[in-house]
Amino acid sequence: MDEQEKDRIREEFEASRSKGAEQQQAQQAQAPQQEGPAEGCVIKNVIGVVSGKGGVGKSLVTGILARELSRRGAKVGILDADVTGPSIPKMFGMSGCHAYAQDNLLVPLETKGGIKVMSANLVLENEDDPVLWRGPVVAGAIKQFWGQCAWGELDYLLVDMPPGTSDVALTVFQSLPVEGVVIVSSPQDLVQMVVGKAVKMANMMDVPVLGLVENMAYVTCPHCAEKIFPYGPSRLQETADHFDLVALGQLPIDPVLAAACDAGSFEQSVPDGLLPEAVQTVIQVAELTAALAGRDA
Ligand SMILES: Nc1ncnc2c1ncn2[C@@H]1O[C@H](COP(=O)(O)OP(=O)(O)OP(=O)(O)O)[C@@H](O)[C@H]1O
Repeated sequence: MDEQEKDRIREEFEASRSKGAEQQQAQQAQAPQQEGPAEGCVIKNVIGVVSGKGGVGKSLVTGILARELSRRGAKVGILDADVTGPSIPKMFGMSGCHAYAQDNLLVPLETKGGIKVMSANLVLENEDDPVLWRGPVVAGAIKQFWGQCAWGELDYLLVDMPPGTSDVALTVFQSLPVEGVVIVSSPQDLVQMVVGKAVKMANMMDVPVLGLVENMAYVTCPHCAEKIFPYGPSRLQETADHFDLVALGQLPIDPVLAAACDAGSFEQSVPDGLLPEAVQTVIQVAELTAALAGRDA
């Protein structure tokens, strides 16, 4: 190999190395930086509640987890990241209420039981207004609800995720330090394996799946308390096994619960002790995270 040939190879090597470095820099610039909560806020654990598609009871499960954790003495917040279809404020009797800003931070509203809530509905002038925001605006709102919100000190921030596997859902995973997600599914979705979409999304984003909840699994007969399975026998365990997940419990179709969500009296009306396995799993994850970080749970 003559000197000229050596120079050519050296130049090519240098060129490809600097191109690689440029590409790496560009990728780093594109990846959204995960920012912490606002100054002075301490949020110990962030847990997401997701579903493969909308309307399966994600907000209901978020509400149950929040109330159960709060009932056990934890400081709990709910970030309603379901920006285009927010249901949390209505469930907790906050219809028509508005969040205000103080020192450049949004101040979350508190439920009667002390759960802090931030939602698009609390910043819209009229809660019936449709949210006709494009993806980046929705993503910006979620980031603001996380990083520019006066959450104070929280043991748990539960994130009611946007339904399905849209880019907005990905933004939440990229912007917030979500420790794990609970997947909510309806009986029909278990049959159609819609759950798989949520599992894949979590895997792609490297977020652990804490387990699977089946909502609207059965109806309890008001006369004899027999459980009736209108969609056929439950596929919860089978689906959980298929995706190597933990089955975290079932909820019945409960007209009392539906009415309470509509009337805004969810927090007062929901029975105690629902979804015990799911609640216990969230607590265990928090304890594990605290132990790994060398701090109190
Ligand atoms: N187990 C249940 N029994 C009775 N009604 C229920 C039950 N689960 C959910 N619902 C009702 O179904 C509707 C949708 O529930 P919810 O808002 O929790 O679903 P979601 O998955 O969060 O929906 P979206 O994707 O639109 O945000 C609500 O009116 C709620 O009250």
